[in-house]
Amino acid sequence: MIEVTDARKRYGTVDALDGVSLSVRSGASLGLVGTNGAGKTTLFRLLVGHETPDAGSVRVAGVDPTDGTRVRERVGYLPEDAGFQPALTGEEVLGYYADMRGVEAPRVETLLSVVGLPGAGDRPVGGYSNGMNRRLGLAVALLGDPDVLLLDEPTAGLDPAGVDAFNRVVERVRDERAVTVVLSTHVLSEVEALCDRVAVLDDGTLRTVGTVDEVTRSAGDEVTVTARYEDSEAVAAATEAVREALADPDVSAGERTLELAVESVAVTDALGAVVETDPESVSVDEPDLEAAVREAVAPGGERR
Ligand SMILES: Nc1ncnc2c1ncn2[C@@H]1O[C@H](COP(=O)(O)OP(=O)(O)OP(=O)(O)O)[C@@H](O)[C@H]1O
Repeated sequence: MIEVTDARKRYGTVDALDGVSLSVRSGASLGLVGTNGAGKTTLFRLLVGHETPDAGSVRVAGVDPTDGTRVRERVGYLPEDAGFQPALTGEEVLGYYADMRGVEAPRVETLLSVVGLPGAGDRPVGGYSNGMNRRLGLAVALLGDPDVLLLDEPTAGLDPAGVDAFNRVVERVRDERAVTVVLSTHVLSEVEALCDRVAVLDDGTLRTVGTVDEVTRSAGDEVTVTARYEDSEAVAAATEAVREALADPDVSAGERTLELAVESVAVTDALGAVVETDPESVSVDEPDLEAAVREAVAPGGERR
C-alpha cells in the first residue's frame, strides 16, 4: 500500500531524509517515532505529494503521490499544523475541504459522529476545544473514505482526555474501515495502543523498523530489580545476601538502594533473593519500547 524506496530529500545543507526505505501493507498501522527534526513531517509531505523526493521513489496505493487527484481521493492527511478559519462552522469546514479535494459531499452529520463531534457541526470552529479541532481535522482527513490515513503528531499538545478521545476514534476507524494508518508521535504508549509496527527515524535515517514486539525486544532482555532499604548498613547486608544466593549477580549498591540486573528468564529467582533481604520496597523495570527507541537513536547511550 505504501512503498518508499531509498527516498532522499535535502533542504539547503540539511538531509531531511537521507535514503529512507519503508513499506506498509494494506490495512496495517505504522507508528513513526523519532527525535525533533528527524524527518517525519518531510516523509509525510512526500507521501501526500506536497514534495517530491530528490532521489528514490514513493508509491502510495499504487500511484505516485504527486499524481494529483488520484492520490487525493485515496489518501487522508492530517498535517501537524492543521488549523481552520475560526468563523467557519464544522459543517462549512467539511464542505470546503470536500470541494477542494474534489470528493463527494460528505454525509456531514455521520462523519462528525464518527469523530465524536455529534451536534457540533453548526458551531464556529473558533469555539471548539483543541481536541475538538484535531478531531475535526481527522474528519477532514476521512473525507472521501480514504484507503490511507496519514496523521502527523495528531495528539501533540492535547490533554490526556483529548488524547484518549482522539485515539479511540483512530482505533475505531482503523478497525471498522480497514484503513492503512501511518501515525507520527512522540508518545510511545500511542504506538503500543494503535500500531502493529513501529519505525524509528533519526537524523533523516531509518534506524529500525519492525513489529512493536520486535523493536521492544531489540533493547535487550535485561530486567532491573531495584530494592530500597532504611540505611546503607541494610543495603550492605542485602548485597552480601544476594551475592550468596545468586551465582555471580550483577548487583550494585547505592546509599539506600540495591540494583540487580538480570536476564528476564532469571527474574523470579532474583526477586526471591531480594525479597529474602526484607527491603522496604521492590520495583522491577522491564525492557520497553521507550528504552528500545532511545537505544536505536543513540546506541550505547551516545547521542550522535
Ligand atoms: N522547508 C524546509 N526548509 C528548510 N529546512 C527544512 C524544511 N522542512 C524541513 N526542514 C529541515 O529538515 C529536517 C527534518 O524536518 P522535519 O520537519 O521533517 O522533522 P520532524 O521529524 O517532523 O520534526 P518534529 O518532530 O520537530 O516535527 C529538520 O532539520 C528541518 O529543519
